[in-house]
Amino acid sequence: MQRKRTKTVEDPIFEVRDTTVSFDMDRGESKVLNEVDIDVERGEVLGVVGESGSGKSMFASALLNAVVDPGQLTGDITFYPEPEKPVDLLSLSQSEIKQVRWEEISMVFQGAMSSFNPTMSIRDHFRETLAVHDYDVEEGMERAEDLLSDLYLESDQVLDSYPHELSGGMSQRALIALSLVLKPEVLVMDEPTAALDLLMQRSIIRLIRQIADERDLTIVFITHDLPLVANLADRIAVLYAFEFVEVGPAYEVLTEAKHPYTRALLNSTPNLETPREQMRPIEGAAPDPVSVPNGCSYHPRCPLADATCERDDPPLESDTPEDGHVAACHYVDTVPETVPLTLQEVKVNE
Ligand SMILES: Nc1ncnc2c1ncn2[C@@H]1O[C@H](COP(=O)(O)OP(=O)(O)OP(=O)(O)O)[C@@H](O)[C@H]1O
Repeated sequence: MQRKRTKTVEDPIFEVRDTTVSFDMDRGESKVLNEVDIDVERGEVLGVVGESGSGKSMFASALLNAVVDPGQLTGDITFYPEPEKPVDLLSLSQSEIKQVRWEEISMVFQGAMSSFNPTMSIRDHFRETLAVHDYDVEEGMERAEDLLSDLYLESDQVLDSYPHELSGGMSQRALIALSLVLKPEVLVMDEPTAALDLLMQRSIIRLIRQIADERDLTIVFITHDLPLVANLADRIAVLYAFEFVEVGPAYEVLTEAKHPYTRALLNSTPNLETPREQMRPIEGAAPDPVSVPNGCSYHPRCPLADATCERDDPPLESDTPEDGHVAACHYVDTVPETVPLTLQEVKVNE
């Protein structure tokens, strides 16, 4: 399939509106996802990037209506398994949501080992998943073998193994195959390669891209590793302090970032091939969810901040919305001069 490279979202598979995740803490209300709005285009790979603790995992859980107790998920999340067939994700019953998860929206989290049952072979994991969802097991196992081969695994050998017999890279690929065996529309991946070495991460990223292209999948790929998504994502959404501060086509975000935070993130890596370990941290600390600064939440770390930024929270918008590149900053026009990009080279697929 030819991948969609639309700049704006024309055929959304998710419409996320005014969506908040909050926890009642002794210290006060903690909003760990704060009234976010975003659309996900059918068939795209959306990279969601942000520092540790910025709310990335909360966003992933929200898309699956799987926020853990006592977290409160509010707002509207509409899922379109097919165009013009909206499903209101937050009003589904427990049994309805269980069916949507895995069958329509599947997920892969960091650390495959904790997702597998150590006493069951990989084959039994596939068989059980197919049987629980009333799929034809024999037909499904053929698909499992294809998926494993597509991920460059010896399917028979892997299926006969127990989780502890596989290396980190093999088990993470086996988990990706398992997450796709029910032919979901969407795959939500939360730091799926974080525990692996750089070479294995890059090779898995290439495989994910290939599988997304071949199988017409929508992928929401969540990471704190901006260089990692550069070659994977069609669009990039940047989270800062539990809100999206910039969203746009990947190439534009990487080469003409509009938000000072995105530019600081880009400047923290000499080039997009740099291992994360060599990245320089951005000065200042990410906000605590109980005491997010007033106005623009980035203002305490921002070289452009003035009284307006301390007072008013800028909307996520653009003067040219047809470009599909929006940022939440009062001073988008002056950002390029004030925070020049130091990246030497951007090698991404335009
Ligand atoms: N059960 C909980 N109760 C209260 N706060 C929580 C709970 N789980 C997470 N948080 C807080 O929610 C905020 C966002 O967490 P989240 O896991 O989404 O961040 P993240 O961007 O995925 O970070 P990381 O990359 O470190 O996983 C953090 O401040 C975290 O401390």
